[in-house]
Amino acid sequence: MSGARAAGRVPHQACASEQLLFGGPLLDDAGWNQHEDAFLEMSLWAMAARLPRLVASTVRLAWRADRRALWTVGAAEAVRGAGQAAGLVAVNHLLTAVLAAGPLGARLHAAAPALLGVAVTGAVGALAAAASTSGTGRLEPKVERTATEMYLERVIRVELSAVEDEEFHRLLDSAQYGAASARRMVRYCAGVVGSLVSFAAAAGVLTVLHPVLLPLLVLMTLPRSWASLRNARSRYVSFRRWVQHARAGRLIGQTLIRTEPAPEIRVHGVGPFLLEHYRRMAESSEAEQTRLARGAARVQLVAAALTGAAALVTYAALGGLLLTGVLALSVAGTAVLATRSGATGLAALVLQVNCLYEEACYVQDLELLCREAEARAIPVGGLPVPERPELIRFENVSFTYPGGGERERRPVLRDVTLDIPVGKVVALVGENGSGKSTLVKLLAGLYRPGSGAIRWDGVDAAALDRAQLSARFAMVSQDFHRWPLTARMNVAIGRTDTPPDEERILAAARHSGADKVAEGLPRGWDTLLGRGYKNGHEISGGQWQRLGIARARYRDAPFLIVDEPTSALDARAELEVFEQIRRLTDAGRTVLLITHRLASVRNADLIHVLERGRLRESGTFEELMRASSAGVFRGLYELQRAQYAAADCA
Ligand SMILES: Nc1ncnc2c1ncn2[C@@H]1O[C@H](COP(=O)(O)OP(=O)(O)OP(=O)(O)O)[C@@H](O)[C@H]1O
Repeated sequence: MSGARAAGRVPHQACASEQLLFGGPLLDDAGWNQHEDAFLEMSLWAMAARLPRLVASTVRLAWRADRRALWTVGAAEAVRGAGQAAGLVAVNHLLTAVLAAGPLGARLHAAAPALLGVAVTGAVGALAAAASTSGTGRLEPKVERTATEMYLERVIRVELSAVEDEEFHRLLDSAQYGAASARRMVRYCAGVVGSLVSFAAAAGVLTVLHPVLLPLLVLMTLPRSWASLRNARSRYVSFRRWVQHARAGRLIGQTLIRTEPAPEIRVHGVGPFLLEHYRRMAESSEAEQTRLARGAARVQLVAAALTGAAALVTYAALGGLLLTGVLALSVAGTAVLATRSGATGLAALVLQVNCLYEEACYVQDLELLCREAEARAIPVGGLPVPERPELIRFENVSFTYPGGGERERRPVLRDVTLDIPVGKVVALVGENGSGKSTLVKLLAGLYRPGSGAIRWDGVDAAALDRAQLSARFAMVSQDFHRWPLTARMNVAIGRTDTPPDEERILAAARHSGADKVAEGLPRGWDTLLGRGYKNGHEISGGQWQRLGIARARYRDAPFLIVDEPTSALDARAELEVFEQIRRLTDAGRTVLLITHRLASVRNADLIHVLERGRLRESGTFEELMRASSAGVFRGLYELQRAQYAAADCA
């Protein structure tokens, strides 16, 4: 095993195609990688020792998912095992009666009750097996759903910083496998219980028949167990070594069928080239599959030879016991049957424990993720957010994004002190990366300042109720989400605490021009947006933006953050949107506007200019543009104006 183990850690040699296309094996840092060694290094005995814990964690999940189905499966497996034991006892009685001395009629008559016993236990066993299969089938999807919900409901409550944290993401990636693993664990657990019971039944009967028979049973089982374990692990090692290769192959295949690269694939004629490399990579995988199959066949042959030898020893021992008169012929017959059924049970048990352990690695990740998510959850409760605040003030706020290396960890905001008067349009301007988006995320409570405070009428936002704080904001960011839902839901998803309201959707859509977008869609507001779905329809970046603005409008929150809202809009639409934004303040709303189009902030009540994380200037457009001013804003504005003038001349 050690050679295979070492092989498990070493990635396969990249084939020529992989080298050419990806510069080597396409390494992946997915969370599930970490279990490779844990699984391979665990001996069967160590696994057996952990078995009760693994079964207990599955039972806990199943208990939560469907208690009745769990009881059904447990009871059915117990009845099945008991039926097997009773069946063997009945067979023993049957053989004793049939092989006894006396006339045939009398012997058959004496055997009749035992025969009935064999039939009844057989029928009970079949019914129990059916009940177990049905219960397991019912339980499996519920367990998967329960496990999925368990982590999803925690993940949606964690801080944004956790979602952006690489470590947390790796755990999340791993935990996603956990839900499907939990589902499979139900089947393996039922199998383990069933095999255990059936082995115990056979072992019990054999021990009663003669104590030497039990070790003989184990001897007969060992080669098959060894073979199935060895083959399972070889498959796993191969999977681990080749997973990156398979991933690269899949990537090529997917690229060929995806919509985005389709035009370039056709115009540049990339298709045949990629297909050729896909074929070559698939051929390398096929060679590995052939190698695995040959190895498995060899192991099976060795196991069959050893099992044959063990069977010879067992039957020779049985013959010896028979000849010396220690065992009656009927008992020997029962022993043969019990040995066969026990050997099958034990071999299945070994394999299932192996599978159970492998799956359990992922389920443990899921439990770990849940604990981690609880620890990083957005705090619940706090002071009520003022109903009608007058002023929000950033006081000496500094902020550094968590994670990253030492060099990347530099402050994004430095000692920023500024005011956000409520009910006004406040514009944030500055060059790329100056910290504008970060500042509004801090304002909306998505991050907390590293030092300093954001005060709502003097109250530190850190002490405010986060849920209430979020409810005050609507956001149209540069990268707002394009939901693969209908056009209607793309607006209505702005407010999910009430059912979608058609009138309000239309009003919000008129506000941003999204009504015109919907009119032009094949099924109007019911058109599914997103390529790749049946009846799905794609719209342009500017049309998406109108829907995004309508969504924020539909949310109808007192604070509206608009981060580059018009980057994809045409000139006329842009003017309209800014006019609409301006009018929002008439209803008492506060607008935080981030834009690079400096002419658009002409009407803002207050403009804050950021430069490399520091506040450089604040004032109205006129104040910042005063002839005497040689500030950053004026410099940037003059630059943009000169560009437009140059374009006009050209
Ligand atoms: N989630 C994040 N994690 C780490 N660093 C980030 C993150 N988001 C932004 N940054 C970094 O913070 C700095 C400020 O980014 P921010 O998005 O706030 O700037 P901006 O002024 O809005 O820029 P732009 O005008 O280009 O949108 C940048 O250097 C950026 O790389």
